[in-house]
Amino acid sequence: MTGLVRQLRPVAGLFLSGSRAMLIAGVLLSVATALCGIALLGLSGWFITATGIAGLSAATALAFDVFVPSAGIRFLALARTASRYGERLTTHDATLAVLAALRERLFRGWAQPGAARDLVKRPARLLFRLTLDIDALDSLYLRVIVPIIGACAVALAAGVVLGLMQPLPGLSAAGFLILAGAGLPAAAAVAARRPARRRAHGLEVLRSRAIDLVSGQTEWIMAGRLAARQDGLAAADRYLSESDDALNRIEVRTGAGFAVAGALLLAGTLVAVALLAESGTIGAPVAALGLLVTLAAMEPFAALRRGAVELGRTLIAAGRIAPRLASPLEAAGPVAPPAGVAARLEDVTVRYPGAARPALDAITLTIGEGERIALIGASGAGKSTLLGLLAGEVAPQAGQVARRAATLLTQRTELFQDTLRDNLRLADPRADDARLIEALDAAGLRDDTEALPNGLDTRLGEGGHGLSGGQARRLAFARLLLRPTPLWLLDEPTEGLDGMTARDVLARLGGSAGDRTIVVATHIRREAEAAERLVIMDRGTIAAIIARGEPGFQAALATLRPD
Ligand SMILES: Nc1ncnc2c1ncn2[C@@H]1O[C@H](COP(=O)(O)OP(=O)(O)OP(=O)(O)O)[C@@H](O)[C@H]1O
Repeated sequence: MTGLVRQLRPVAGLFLSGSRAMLIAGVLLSVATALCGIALLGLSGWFITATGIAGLSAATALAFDVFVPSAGIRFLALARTASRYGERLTTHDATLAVLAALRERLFRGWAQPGAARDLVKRPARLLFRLTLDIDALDSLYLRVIVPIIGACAVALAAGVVLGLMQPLPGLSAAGFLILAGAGLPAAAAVAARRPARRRAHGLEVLRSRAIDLVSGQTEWIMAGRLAARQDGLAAADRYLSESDDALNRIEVRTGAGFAVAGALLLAGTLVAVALLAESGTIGAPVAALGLLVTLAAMEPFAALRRGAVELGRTLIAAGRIAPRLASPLEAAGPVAPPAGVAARLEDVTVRYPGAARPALDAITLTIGEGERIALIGASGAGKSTLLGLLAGEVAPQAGQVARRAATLLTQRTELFQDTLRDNLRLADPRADDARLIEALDAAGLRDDTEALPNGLDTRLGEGGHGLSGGQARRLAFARLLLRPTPLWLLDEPTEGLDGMTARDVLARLGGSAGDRTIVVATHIRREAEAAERLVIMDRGTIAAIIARGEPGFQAALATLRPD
């Protein structure tokens, strides 16, 4: 039980802190709907019976007031429709607002240094966290909390109505309603825990295997393993069907339980009101009212059935999402360095999880504003890690990092199946076409774009399909120009380009940088030639820093790979 509370607390906290007023309004409207429902049925039963009896003689027929009860019935019918409408609107609005806030929280959590790296290793899982798991949480409020409160209110109202006739039947009916009405869903929730867990797991496996099979078809065929993969997919499907089957059985059994409990309650009430009517304590119309109120009182509990069966899945989702919600988010933005400094690292150590030695070991480095720096050193020396640190993508385990806002340009250009315009606008969503063309011009891609029949509206394929490697790199460079950050971090920006294109890109980079600070990590001489200082890295430490004009500068450049 305490585990359950711990699991639900972060998610419940988000529900309560988000739109508390709306959530409470939703619950109140649901209670009003349920109460109007039983009042409507009870009053209608009373009215029909009373009218029938009054019609037996002319005197009573004339004296009987049909207007007040029929106005009451009309009022209750309208009130029930209005409160049901309001309830649907409020509860769904509040839930969707909470889920939207939850998605944002999760995205922010995964944007923390290092957090996304773990999930990117399992992209299918990342997708499930953002879709299925979040969607599963909507049933917590809509199908569990709201119906429970509504059903309890109805049980109390039914108890009061019967209790006014005679306390014992009232107490017994309310007690039975709460015991059977809440007990059956509780039993269903306990029984559904295991199959719900199996279903959630099965769905993940099925989707991952389906994606694997489709994306790796050629490789599976060449390795002669396609049939085995198909068998694996079929096995996952069977596993999922079995758990679906088990959940359906539980839901049907619970439904049958409600039918039996409802019939028992009705039979008991029938006997009680018959005895009361017999003894003259109540009249026939009141007896009809009591009977119909009891009939209606079981219905809200039956609505809990679905939420109870889904509760297992909801709890798994809450448990998976909770750790990301519990971790504190990074303070807004990086720590700013003093004036005239673009970045300052003091005794900074970075160690990747499971690594034997740190990728950066107590590094101290100050980079002045407007400086051009090249990080050089053997593969694995820590250059990319240092750039990641300056970009805020890698978190230090020790030491202080102060830096200005930075943009990191790596060899990998993330391009999406979208128009050229929207691919560029990722860098600045407010940029107009004139500004995009200006950036393309500076990146040396304007002529190529204008030669395309659809210009900026040209759709790129997945991963930038339709552009050459050089064009994709220039597009990444155009994006860099659209981001107004004072610090540019370039990780081997021209690797893989032919000499002429590479020099053109470098010249344009230098020309457009203005007074920005540039830090480039490189093995290639042409990329380090414009640097004012060379930072030579060796196994996670800074072995030397040599400024242009100092002895050893040219010799260090000469160690780099020529074009
Ligand atoms: N995501 C990671 N997880 C674990 N270890 C990592 C990770 N990234 C880098 N490393 C390790 O950290 C050390 C520094 O790597 P880094 O990529 O910073 O070096 P580099 O100098 O940029 O190398 P290269 O020139 O080959 O790009 C290496 O030992 C590397 O194996």
